[in-house]
Amino acid sequence: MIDADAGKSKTESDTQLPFEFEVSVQIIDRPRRFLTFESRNTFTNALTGDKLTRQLESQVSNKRRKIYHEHGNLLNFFTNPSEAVKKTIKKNLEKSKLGPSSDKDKVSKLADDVSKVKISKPAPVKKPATVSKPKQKINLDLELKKKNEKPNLSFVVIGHVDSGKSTMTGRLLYDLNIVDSKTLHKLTKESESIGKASFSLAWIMDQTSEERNRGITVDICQTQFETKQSSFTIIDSPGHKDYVPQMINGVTQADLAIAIIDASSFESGFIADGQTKEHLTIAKSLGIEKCILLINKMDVVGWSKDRYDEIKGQLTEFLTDELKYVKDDLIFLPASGYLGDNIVKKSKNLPWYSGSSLIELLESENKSVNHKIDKKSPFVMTINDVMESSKNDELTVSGRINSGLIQPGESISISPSQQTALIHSITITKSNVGSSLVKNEAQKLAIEGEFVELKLKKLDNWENIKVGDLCSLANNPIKPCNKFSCELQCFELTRLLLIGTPFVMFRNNISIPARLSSIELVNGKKNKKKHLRSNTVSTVTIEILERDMPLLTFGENKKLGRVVIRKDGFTVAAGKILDLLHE
Ligand SMILES: Nc1nc2c(ncn2[C@@H]2O[C@H](COP(=O)(O)OP(=O)(O)OP(=O)(O)O)[C@@H](O)[C@H]2O)c(=O)[nH]1
Repeated sequence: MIDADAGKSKTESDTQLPFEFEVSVQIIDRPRRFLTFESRNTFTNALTGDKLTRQLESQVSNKRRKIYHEHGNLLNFFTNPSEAVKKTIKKNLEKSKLGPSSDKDKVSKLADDVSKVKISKPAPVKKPATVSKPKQKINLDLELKKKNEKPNLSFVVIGHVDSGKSTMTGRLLYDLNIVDSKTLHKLTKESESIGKASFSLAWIMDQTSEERNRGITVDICQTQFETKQSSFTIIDSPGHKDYVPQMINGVTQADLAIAIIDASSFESGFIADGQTKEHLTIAKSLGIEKCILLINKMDVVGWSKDRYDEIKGQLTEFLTDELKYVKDDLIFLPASGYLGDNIVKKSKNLPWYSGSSLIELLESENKSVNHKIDKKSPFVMTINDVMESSKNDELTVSGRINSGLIQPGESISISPSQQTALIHSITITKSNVGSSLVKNEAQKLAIEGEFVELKLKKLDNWENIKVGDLCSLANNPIKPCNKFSCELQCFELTRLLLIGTPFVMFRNNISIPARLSSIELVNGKKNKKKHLRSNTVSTVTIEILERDMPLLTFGENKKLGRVVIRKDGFTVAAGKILDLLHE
């Protein structure tokens, strides 16, 4: 069963690591979540003579991802190393073409080590004996009222490549005086010097040299800003089709989407493989109910009302008929991000448009957010970033609070590693875009919708904490699992979606290999077929392939209970998690 000759199929581009043969790579890393760092280190050391470094670990891990689906059954061998399995491993390793005798010694030592490796199964979820109370007693109603005086609206900017997302965002921040003219002047000079003068506004958001040289956004850029009445988080996402996963991550953190549509080349973004349709489909599938459709580059089409009406008509038909958006939740706005028409200032070039400017629309949406916190809804936060720490039991994590509220002094559980930690402090970072000025404001209370940093203490080991993990109150731990039933909506498919075929599943900011393990109902009827077709709604069971994941059902959380499925670089389906199937 173990393919000892797997190494023969290597291609030249698939560089062989100095110590590597493919069987062993999987043995080391396949059940990574369940091995202590120490065990992984002992094992790598036995194999390579090297200490396990982050670089080595990530090399191994990348390889594993590529070849995992061919050898997934090795997990069973490794997690249950019975005598028979140990013998099989030893036999196959010896058979493998490792060459000279010194390698044979290594093989034999390695096989012995397999039996010694400790496998730490995920700890059973147990309620901690004591749950610590908040450090400070606060008047909750008063604090919530204060928070709601300036509620935070998070919006994501989406759309086809080069439609003008970063330029519009830069213009918005510049016209609100959040970016000063000195910064813009510097960016203009820098962009002129490499012959990309028209990108100076976009560079306010596109800050990496890769983004500036290529003239495209490659990852989300998030920043918080305030006006007199409102507080906003703006997330600029990439439009290029190679970066849809990053765009999905941006959408999962937003309350509202602004889709930027290029009036001068609307059709190229709207046809089959353009990103306008795909982005809007993803936004709706991930629970974005309200959308501003900003028809951009109106200066290029001579501020034409006919062109605007034509685009508005086609988009409305697609959004209401195919994506089932409610017409009143779609707001259309003609604008020029480059010249600033209808962004902050009302346009004189568009006399036929009597509606609001973008900032007016955002302020009015912000008021309607007015987070009505259900004080009893459970605290859940997705980890967006982990700031490494020099102390093993301390760590700062950042993320958006998905539901509920939290105070310093409370203890939390982090899933899937099931560790508990004490919240030492909570801060909100407000950065001044384009400058290095960063304000960290300490919070007595943090609530649903806020982007916060939690300084954690009393952790067992921060090594096991990863982006995408879920935090909850310590007395309400989230049990990880690898199977769930799901209501799945398939989009236009170029090939049938077969039971067993792997795909990539996105949940919030995590992407992970998964597959359909059974199909129960298709369009409401019992089903015996082994595949799904385009435009069907089905009830299916999905199995996650790499590890157990912390999941919540759609009933528990309307955002975290959703998944998007992509295959061969296309978004093929989206679903709602109905039930978790714990084994
Ligand atoms: N004439 C005109 N040009 C614009 C307008 N908005 C953006 N552009 C130009 O369009 C080009 C692309 O703009 P970006 O803001 O980088 O586009 P983007 O959508 O952020 O690009 P990606 O993030 O890579 O998808 C730049 O040359 C901009 O100057 C506009 O309103 N009018």
